[in-house]
Amino acid sequence: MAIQTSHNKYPPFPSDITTAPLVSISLAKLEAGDKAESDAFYEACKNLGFFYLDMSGSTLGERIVDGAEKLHKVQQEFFKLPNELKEKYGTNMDKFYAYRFFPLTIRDPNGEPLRGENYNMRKDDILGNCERLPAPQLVLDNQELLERYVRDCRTVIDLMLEDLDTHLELPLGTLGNLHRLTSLSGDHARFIQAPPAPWDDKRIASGEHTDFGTITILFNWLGGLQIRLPVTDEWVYVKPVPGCAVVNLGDALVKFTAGILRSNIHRVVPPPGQQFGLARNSLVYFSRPENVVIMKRLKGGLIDQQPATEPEKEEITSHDWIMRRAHGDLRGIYTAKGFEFRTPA
Ligand SMILES: O=C(O)CCC(=O)C(=O)O
Ligand SMILES: [Fe+2]
Repeated sequence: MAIQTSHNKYPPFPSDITTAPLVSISLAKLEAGDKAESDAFYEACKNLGFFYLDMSGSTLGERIVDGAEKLHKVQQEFFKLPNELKEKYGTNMDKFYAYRFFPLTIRDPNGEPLRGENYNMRKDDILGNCERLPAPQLVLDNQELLERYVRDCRTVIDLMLEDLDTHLELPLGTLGNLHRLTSLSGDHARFIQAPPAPWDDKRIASGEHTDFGTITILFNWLGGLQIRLPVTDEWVYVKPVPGCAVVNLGDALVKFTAGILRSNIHRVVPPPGQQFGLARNSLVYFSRPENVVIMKRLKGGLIDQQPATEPEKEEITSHDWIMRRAHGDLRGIYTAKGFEFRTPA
């Protein structure tokens, strides 16, 4: 099956801007146990913490791309729903797994402030691991699609975690056992929509972040995602590549491995070139350690060879860590030096 995507419905990503040097890792080769591909994957996890995952030639991967295309249509429908309806599923319902929006200073033709919006759907709601938070009919109508997508993303993530166990010389299942599908966790799928808006330095700077979970699987149709290069600190665009997901590692993996793996800082700016002025959607799947996991350096394998790290001042569970990071109460980014505190922007 050739992968059909909708990227060609949008103006092209410019050819004359600096793009991030992401390597492309083939899911089909990882599935087949290809040693060179697995080594390239591990290098990417250590060096940049961002790479393309090429889904072509893998039944699982092609189903994920197909699911992402279908969910892209669903998210576009979702964001067209009246604001009052979306807000019913907002932060009054749950502070985090909810519809959230950020009003901008610019207004639509009716004088309403434009909003950056996202909608966060817990894995455990989608898989029936807990009592489901209320959700709009549109989302309930797409339950089968969402469930397939979550299960498929998690299969890919589990494969990558197992590969990391091997490279880190940890007993097989070490990372997987902290991320069991049926255990409650902060995993969630996110729809994102950024309205057409001018470049705004302050807003962009306040959105610089590292992901705080384990592994993120991202689909983009327009440019706008940028990563900051580790050596030069230059911000460069990540070009959306049809048939590939952008995969990045989060801070949990940096913490578990005492800094062997990298969680790179990134941000979102308006789409570049001819894509400027269009609303921009992203589809994200965030994986996170199970809620009860204590966020600390793991023991064993190559991790034991890492320099000593300061003992934790307090034991914090994955659940508390996510809530504190999500609400800006644990501001900081992970770098090779560990957690660097940042004053709020
Ligand atoms: O919209 C994007 O391309 C990236 C979104 C992102 O980094 C996030 O939601 O954590
Ligand atoms: Fe992110």
